[in-house]
Amino acid sequence: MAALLEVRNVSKRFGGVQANSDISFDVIQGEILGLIGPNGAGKTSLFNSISGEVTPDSGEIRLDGQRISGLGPVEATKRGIARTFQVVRSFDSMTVLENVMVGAFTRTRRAAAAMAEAEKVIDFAGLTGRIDTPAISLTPPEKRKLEVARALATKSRLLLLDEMLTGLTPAEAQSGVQLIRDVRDQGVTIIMVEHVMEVLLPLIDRAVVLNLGKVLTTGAPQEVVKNPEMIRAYLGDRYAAA
Ligand SMILES: Nc1ncnc2c1ncn2[C@@H]1O[C@H](COP(=O)(O)OP(=O)(O)OP(=O)(O)O)[C@@H](O)[C@H]1O
Repeated sequence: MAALLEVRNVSKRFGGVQANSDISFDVIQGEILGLIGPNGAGKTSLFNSISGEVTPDSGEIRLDGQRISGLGPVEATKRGIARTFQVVRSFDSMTVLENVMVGAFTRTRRAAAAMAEAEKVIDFAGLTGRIDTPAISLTPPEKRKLEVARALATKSRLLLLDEMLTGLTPAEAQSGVQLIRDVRDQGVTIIMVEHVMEVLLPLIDRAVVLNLGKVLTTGAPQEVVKNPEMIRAYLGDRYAAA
């Protein structure tokens, strides 16, 4: 199967911290890939390199065979990469519609076309009833959906979800899971960072596990969780031996 995204030997250092060290993996077109690892493992740093906010010190990231690393976030968006953030970033005083139109304006200059696209993805994300509500008045799960809608309005092919389900109730998380599945069914490839394993593992096709900035293991979710190094990284030596 074709790799949509190729991460090749990516390293990034911030001062004395080696956030990413020689990271390589592929993301297959149409899959949901889980990027997992304990706090500080380097997951968000890697997202930042893929979405263009950060330029790796070395290595390369390719989308459809074309180098995208180092081209910046505007170019990454143009090429079809979108993301959500661990701490939701919305324009609080703007309505849901206006927020999503910001995403749509990356593809068109025409307000009518941006509005039509925004209305479509708002409906898809299940926020139609909140279309004229200022973002600040949304509930936490609605804010997460707004971020997804705004990302989709950029007509992304690859969506990076950073802890989209963290902090939600089990029912809210299930509704988020359904939205992620629906997005994938639209043909969008997804990489997601998530700490809530019981929600993440049934959802993803494959996992890449990071620890201390390096790839610890890659594979099917039910296999990586049995990996002793993964257990050690999360829970410590005592559990790995058990
Ligand atoms: N812009 C930055 N400046 C300085 N240090 C940074 C920067 N970004 C990341 N780091 C450092 O790089 C390391 C990896 O951080 P990163 O946020 O990528 O980990 P993470 O796996 O996403 O963690 P978490 O699960 O807690 O979000 C950490 O030590 C962090 O402090």
